[in-house]
Amino acid sequence: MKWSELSIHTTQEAVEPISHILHEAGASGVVIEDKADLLKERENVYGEIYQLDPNDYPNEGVIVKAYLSMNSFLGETVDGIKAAINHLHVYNIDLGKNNITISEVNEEDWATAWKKYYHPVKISERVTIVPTWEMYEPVHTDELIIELDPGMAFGTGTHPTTVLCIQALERYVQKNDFVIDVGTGSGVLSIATALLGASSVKALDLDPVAVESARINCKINKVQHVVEVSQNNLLEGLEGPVDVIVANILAEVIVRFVDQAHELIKTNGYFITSGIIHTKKAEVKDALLQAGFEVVETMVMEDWVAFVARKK
Ligand SMILES: C[S@@+](CC[C@H](N)C(=O)[O-])C[C@H]1O[C@@H](n2cnc3c(N)ncnc32)[C@H](O)[C@@H]1O
Repeated sequence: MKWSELSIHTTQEAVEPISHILHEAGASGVVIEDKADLLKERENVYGEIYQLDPNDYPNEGVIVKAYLSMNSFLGETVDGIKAAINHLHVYNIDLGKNNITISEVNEEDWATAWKKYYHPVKISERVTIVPTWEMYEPVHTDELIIELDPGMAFGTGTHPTTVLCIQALERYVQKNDFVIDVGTGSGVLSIATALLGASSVKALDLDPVAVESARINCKINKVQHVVEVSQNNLLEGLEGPVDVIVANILAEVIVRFVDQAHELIKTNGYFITSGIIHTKKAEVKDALLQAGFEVVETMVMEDWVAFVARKK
């Protein structure tokens, strides 16, 4: 089968919103080629050095690649993606070169293309993420290993927005908590939550590809009895009381359901929000405060911000 590869040369800060646009447009598999990430990843891996091929990454900026099936709507889809990316200017997001190229590829070439960028990585005090196709021996006795094959869903676990969530979950999830993960993607945050001792986790995503991927990853990590994965729009139809809600979604989306999150969370329970580009920090913080939360922690990594908010 033939696919169209859309390649966008952009900046680190635009990766998340562009990936979101590509997913919304129905793109399968988003590959991010970023020299800085690759080098950092090598530093984080316990004692293992992987070869870097200079052809694997751009010298400056970031390349986001996505794959679209070749059908008669391709032209309109690409035009829609270009328009949505250009519209990001209104949010003051620097798009860098914003070079967009399209080429034709065979299915087998892209289905595994992203795997070469993905290796075991320690992302918090206790959690190490290991791709399912890599061998890894735990270094510490209390190390929690998440085996992951994100497939075409977002969530290799190494994106700053995900790392911030896992670091927060490690500090705030208590044994036997009931937790909701909004926008679960590959299921990585739900799996971390279950391994940290939660007794019940609801993993929700609007995208059926993510739902399927999260179910598979929960089974791989043997947490399918704790994590229930379902297709759901944000918190629609969900009932509380909940100890912790975690959501790694764009700021624009978080502000839409902050009030409902407040309703569902127990007094003294936590709302962990991530996926917030730094220019949107104040907007999300205001929404949290207005809903009745107090912000107990503000976490920053690169251009990304995460909040830990407590219900008073
Ligand atoms: C940035 S990814 C986060 C994935 C994963 N939780 C992580 O931290 O790596 C955001 C996810 O939210 C999902 N999403 C977007 N809008 C949604 C909505 N209205 N309801 C549920 N999920 C949504 C997307 O499909 C995507 O999988």
